[in-house]
Order: sequence, then structure tokens, then C-alpha cells
Amino acid sequence: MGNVRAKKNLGQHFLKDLNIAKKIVDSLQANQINKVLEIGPGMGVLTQYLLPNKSFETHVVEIDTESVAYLKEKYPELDGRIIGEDFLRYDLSKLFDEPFVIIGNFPYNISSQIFFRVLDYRDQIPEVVCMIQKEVAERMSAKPNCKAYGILSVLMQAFYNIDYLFTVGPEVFNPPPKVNSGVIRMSRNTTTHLECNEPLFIRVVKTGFNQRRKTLRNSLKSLLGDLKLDDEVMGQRPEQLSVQEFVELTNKIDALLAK
Ligand SMILES: C[S@@+](CC[C@H](N)C(=O)[O-])C[C@H]1O[C@@H](n2cnc3c(N)ncnc32)[C@H](O)[C@@H]1O
Repeated sequence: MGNVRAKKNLGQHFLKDLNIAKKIVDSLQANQINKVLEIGPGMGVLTQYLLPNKSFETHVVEIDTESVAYLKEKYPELDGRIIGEDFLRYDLSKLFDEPFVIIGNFPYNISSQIFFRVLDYRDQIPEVVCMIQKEVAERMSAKPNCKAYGILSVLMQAFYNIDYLFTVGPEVFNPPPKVNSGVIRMSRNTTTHLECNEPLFIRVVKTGFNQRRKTLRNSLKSLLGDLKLDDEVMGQRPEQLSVQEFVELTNKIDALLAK
């Protein structure tokens, strides 16, 4: 069986280091979960460490037909659990009717889109362990007042506690990516729904961070028009606000817009 030919447009960088592969799989923590979904298994470097664990059933979703054929031949025990589809388009609601965790060395070019899908299905996904571009991993886990703290940090941390676990250099991949990688674990927090108008919260966060160096009074002008929110928080920059403070700000803006 020949190796899969790496395709750049699919973000294929295959992990060669088995110790790192095992370390990523060992980073899963969720207990009492019967289903694991791996995104982008490629040649199965993570899958091979998932399969022996009989406390859950492993399913994989892979867009590349060559990788799918490889996986079918190499892991016959995965029969019926290889989904040859685009994760971004696949209707996850028809896959499991119970909670499941996600694991994967994600294709870096679509990692943010994957995270927004996770948010859509967050009720069913208590945990995600993944390798992504280091810079994105830092943004996901950044706390207020850090340079990396931004839209992704606030939107994801509204529902997940995110731990940056470790950094991986390019030399352990074939072909090596141009960037460093980072592994994170996302554990869902107790927030099921935000205590505010959620679409407005997303707009406030995105509009605020569009001009992150400006105070919110200036950066939110496009959202507020002629309306003025006379509040101390408007003198701050978006990176200074915690998730909870963004929620409170959203409620004040919501009340103002409703007047
Ligand atoms: C960085 S590689 C990781 C491969 C393998 N897990 C490893 O660690 O060696 C990303 C994988 O995601 C797959 N992929 C890319 N886009 C995808 C999509 N939209 N849906 C599902 N899989 C995708 C690629 O074909 C590739 O196998």
C-alpha cells in the first residue's frame, strides 16, 4: 500500500512523529463519551491510537478520496465508520444522536470554519482536542489584555474553556508546513446560552475588534449610528473586555437599540 500523495489544497501535512500522535490522543479527557469523531484522518496517524480504545467508538470524516481508500484498506475495523465527505458540509445531526468529542490534526486553512461549526453543534460536543496553526491556537486560548486576544478568543471562550497544551515544530510533518503548530483542548463550560441577544453579541465582538486599537466608543460607531451609549466601558479597547463584559455591553446596546 503506497502512501497518500500530499495535496496542498487540502492542507495535507502528515504527522510522522508517533510519540506526538499518541500524546494528542492521550489529551482527550471527556469521560463517559461513547463516540469520537476524527476530522481529517489522512493516513490514520491518530486513528491508530484511537481504535484500540474500546471505551468509545471512533468515526472519521475525510474529504480526500485517496485517503479514504487508504484508510479502508489499512483499518478494516473502521468499516462503516469512514465518512468520505467535507466536514464543513456534512450534516452532523444525522451522524450521532448522543454527545461526541472531536479530535484531529485539522487542515489549517479551514480551522476557523471548523470551530464555528463546533459552536453550532456545541450542545452535542463537550470536548475538542486538535492541532492547528500555533498562532490560531494562541488566539483561541488568549486571555484579555493579550495581543492574541480577539474575535476567536471571545466567541469560543463564551462556551469553552481552552487550554494550550503544547507546541509542535514543522519538522515532524511530511511535507513540513511553513508555520509552527499548537495543540489545544476545548472543554465546554457550563454556559449553554448567553444571557444576551446572541447574534448582536457576535456583531458587537466582531465590530469592536475590527478596529482593536480604538476605544469601543469609536469602533462601535458603525453599529450605533447616532445613538450614544454613555457608559464607562465605552472608553476601553475591545481587548480589555472579558466574555462576561461583552455580554453586559451587548445587553446595554440591545436596550439602546430598542428605544
Ligand atoms: C493536516 S492533515 C492531517 C492528516 C492526519 N490526521 C495526520 O495528522 O497526519 C489534514 C487532513 O484533513 C483532510 N481535510 C481537508 N479538508 C477537509 C474537509 N473539509 N473535511 C474533511 N477532511 C478534510 C485532509 O485531506 C487531510 O487528510
